[in-house]
Amino acid sequence: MATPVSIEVWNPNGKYRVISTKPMPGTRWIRLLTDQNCRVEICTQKKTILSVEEILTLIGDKCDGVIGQLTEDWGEVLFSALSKAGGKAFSNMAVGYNNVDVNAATKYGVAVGNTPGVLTETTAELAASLSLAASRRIVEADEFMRAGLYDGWLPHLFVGNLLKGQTVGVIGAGRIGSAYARMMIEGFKMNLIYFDLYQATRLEKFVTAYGQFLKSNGEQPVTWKRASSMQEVLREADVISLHPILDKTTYHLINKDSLAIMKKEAILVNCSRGPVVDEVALVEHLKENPMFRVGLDVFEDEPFMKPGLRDMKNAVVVPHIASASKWTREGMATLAALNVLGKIKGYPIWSNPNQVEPFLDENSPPPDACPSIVNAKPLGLTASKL
Ligand SMILES: NC(=O)c1ccc[n+]([C@@H]2O[C@H](COP(=O)([O-])OP(=O)(O)OC[C@H]3O[C@@H](n4cnc5c(N)ncnc54)[C@H](O)[C@@H]3O)[C@@H](O)[C@H]2O)c1
Ligand SMILES: O=C(O)[C@H](O)CO
Repeated sequence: MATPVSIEVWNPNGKYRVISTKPMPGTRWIRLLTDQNCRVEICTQKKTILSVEEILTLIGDKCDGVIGQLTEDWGEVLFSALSKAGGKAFSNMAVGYNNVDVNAATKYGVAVGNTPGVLTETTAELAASLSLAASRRIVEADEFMRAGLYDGWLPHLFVGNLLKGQTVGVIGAGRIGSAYARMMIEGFKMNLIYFDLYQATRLEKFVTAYGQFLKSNGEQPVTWKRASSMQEVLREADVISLHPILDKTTYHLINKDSLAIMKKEAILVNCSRGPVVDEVALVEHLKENPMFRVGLDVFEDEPFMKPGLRDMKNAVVVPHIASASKWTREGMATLAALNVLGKIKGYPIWSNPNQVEPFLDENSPPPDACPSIVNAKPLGLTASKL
């Protein structure tokens, strides 16, 4: 028997049945759907991660589209059920979609949406926060104060690393990696070394121009270098932030061997996906190298941490909150809803998923387009001319 799942219904007489597997921030996304004749059903089950069985119950016999979360396992079973129920679209409320079997979705003719762009700066800001928290030992110092251990200023108390003039390394210099790099370079005058499969031309131009500006003001210019391997970044950088997608090529990119070539006092930040780092190897490395520090937003087996990590003073850990600003989360909900709505309505695909601002303007109706569909090509969906 199917497990019952609690739901909240908006616009019960709407023609198209759209499900959201979680309540999402803001109300604009609900309004956009109900204004276009959708009946919106929001799962209100008090359980953080829904199982495939629970989502199957939500989909039922008739469902036109689903907005889902990165914690869910969207594979063959769910896409087959969604397609049988007449569904045309699924959107993750996330830019990353490693939880989605896109080939299975394509096989069943289901479009897969994601939410790029709206979370770029927010996520980069958290990576920058973790870089600072780790380099200046902020969490350790906070715990020390709260424990009543502060007896007065001391020359050696919580000495950390100065970022100015050091080298920031970025692995995966896409939207978020590039935004993070700019923050660290402009904010702290760090030099850049990056590794990506593609050249980050705009980022390089930014660093060159900023370097010239500093020089013309009599300051030490910042520099950039595109590394020919990830190892080069690991060897040379003082702070390394990981921003690639998670796929076969990036699984355990950081492992025992790659940790061994990093500087003993380096800082490693991960705001991409947990499995990019071999967390067991990381815990060992943290134990053996007390001056090596990490800032982690994501974990290999969320919501769990590998044994030993929670006891490491040289680790700052937060629960996958990199995109958690109100504006961003409301925007993510909007983009996810518009991906689903756009496909139901047969709208074309927005031509530039890096420029989604027109969809986010509260004061005007969004364009008649799907903001970002990752399997548009194999599904033969056309791009908008807007
Ligand atoms: N922690 C969070 O809450 C949070 C928030 C947003 C995004 N993310 C993660 O960040 C990822 C990146 O997001 P984005 O918007 O910057 O995506 P993006 O596609 O703009 O950037 C990813 C970059 O990784 C590069 N890359 C791919 N494989 C690589 C490899 N083997 N080695 C080096 N570089 C490689 C790509 O060329 C690309 O430039 C998402 O896929 C998601 O998993 C996490
Ligand atoms: O991929 C994403 O978007 C994040 O992990 C959540 O914002």
